[in-house]
Amino acid sequence: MQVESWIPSSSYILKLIRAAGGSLGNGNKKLKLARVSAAVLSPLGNPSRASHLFSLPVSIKTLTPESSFPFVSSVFGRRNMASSVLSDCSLPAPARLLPFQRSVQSRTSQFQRSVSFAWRPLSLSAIRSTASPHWSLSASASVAVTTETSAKVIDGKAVAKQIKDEIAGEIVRMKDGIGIVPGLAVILVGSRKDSQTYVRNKKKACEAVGIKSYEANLPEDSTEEEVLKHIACFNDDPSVHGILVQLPLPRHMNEEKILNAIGLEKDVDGFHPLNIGRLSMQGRDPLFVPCTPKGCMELLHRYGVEIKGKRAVVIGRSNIVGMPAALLLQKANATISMVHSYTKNPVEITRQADIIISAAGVANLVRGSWIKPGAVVIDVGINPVDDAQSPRGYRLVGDVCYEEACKVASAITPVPGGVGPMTIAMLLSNTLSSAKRIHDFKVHVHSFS
Ligand SMILES: Nc1nc2c(c(=O)[nH]1)N[C@@H](CN(C=O)c1ccc(C(=O)N[C@@H](CCC(=O)O)C(=O)O)cc1)CN2
Repeated sequence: MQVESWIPSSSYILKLIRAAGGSLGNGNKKLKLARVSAAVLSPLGNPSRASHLFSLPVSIKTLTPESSFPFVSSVFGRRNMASSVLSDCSLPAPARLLPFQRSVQSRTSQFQRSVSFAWRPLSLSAIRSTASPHWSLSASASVAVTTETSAKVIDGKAVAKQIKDEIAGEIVRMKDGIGIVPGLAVILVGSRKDSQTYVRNKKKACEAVGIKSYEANLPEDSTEEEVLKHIACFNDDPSVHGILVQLPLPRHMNEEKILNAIGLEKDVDGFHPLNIGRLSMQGRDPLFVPCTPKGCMELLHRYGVEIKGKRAVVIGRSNIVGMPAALLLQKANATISMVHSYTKNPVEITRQADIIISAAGVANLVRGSWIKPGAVVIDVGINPVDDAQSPRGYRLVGDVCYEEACKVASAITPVPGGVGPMTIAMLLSNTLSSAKRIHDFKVHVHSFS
């Protein structure tokens, strides 16, 4: 979701807060924020598919007018303010209402820039709910209330591991067959901690499957020309089959110019406009599909989720995730809606979806009430929230309020351990396909996408 510069109207703020289950008093009146999700269960089958959601104000926490501001900011995902009070819905309500620490906000800012653009193979039957509904009758609303988790967890870490094992086998076959080892070059500009971690993890993953990795680490104040020079070198190097520039780049650089310089045949991130253009056209295929959306699709396929004819909503329209994810879903014959910062009724639109891919970069933006019972939820967000009990002082949560979504969705990716590991697995897959294409080596196993 391109949310940085979006300033919502007050009526819209109220609408979203209500949708999220809260109520906002006027002036000095109390701000009441609380919700409980109660599912009406059908005795006929899967509770998640048969339920309707209600939001009931059950507990009340008093907030001062000042303390209400961070909540509003978090809902609307202003950069640097993504994780704040109430954004961490996996904690009990009182803990969520604690003010967010400044130190974490600065860390959030760093993560947000990269993640706001920025899923064990199973049969369809395995996705079905395994939870048995617990019935209890609410006297006032005559509804059965459950607190049971019913969604199947889509295990991206396990799927990524399986894919990496398959890739490792292919690389051995290729090396034995034609003496070629795939090579991946990664260019990192600057010293962002998160980008350094991702690049280190990519290098480790390459080593684990037998891909040779090349690295160029350039200082923050490098010129565009220096980056372009490194790209040109890697373009000309026959031992390099894939090139990527870790994003985001420092602000003074022209991202478009730099990404366009990567040879089309080595564009393993799939960000070159020609690759994206082909993705958007009927009957054409790109040489490479961007790794995160490709990972989302791979999870849907491996978990047997039917896409054809389904309604899908993509939240966020970044070049790296949202936009290519929508194009991929469309190619798979889903009917797509995109929800973004100018969307007038995001909750209603999202609630119609059979499949939700959220890549907004806003912690816990998507509440249980946004989700149609039985929908499949793919959460791409990686948002840090304060956690004194974690050794890092923070932990990662998705765009989706997991504890609420679990009770409504039929399947959901966790954060961490969902889409994130798939991003790297798909990068390895793209690098292997690139080497195979360049050396005309026959495809042997499933080629992931
Ligand atoms: N050139 C690119 N830049 C960026 C991309 C990209 O695909 N190409 N994507 C992101 C960052 N990214 C890879 O680069 C990435 C992000 C997250 C993960 C991941 O495995 N996350 C874990 C949690 C990690 C943690 O604990 O810190 C998870 O979700 O389980 C992998 C890769 C932006 N830049």
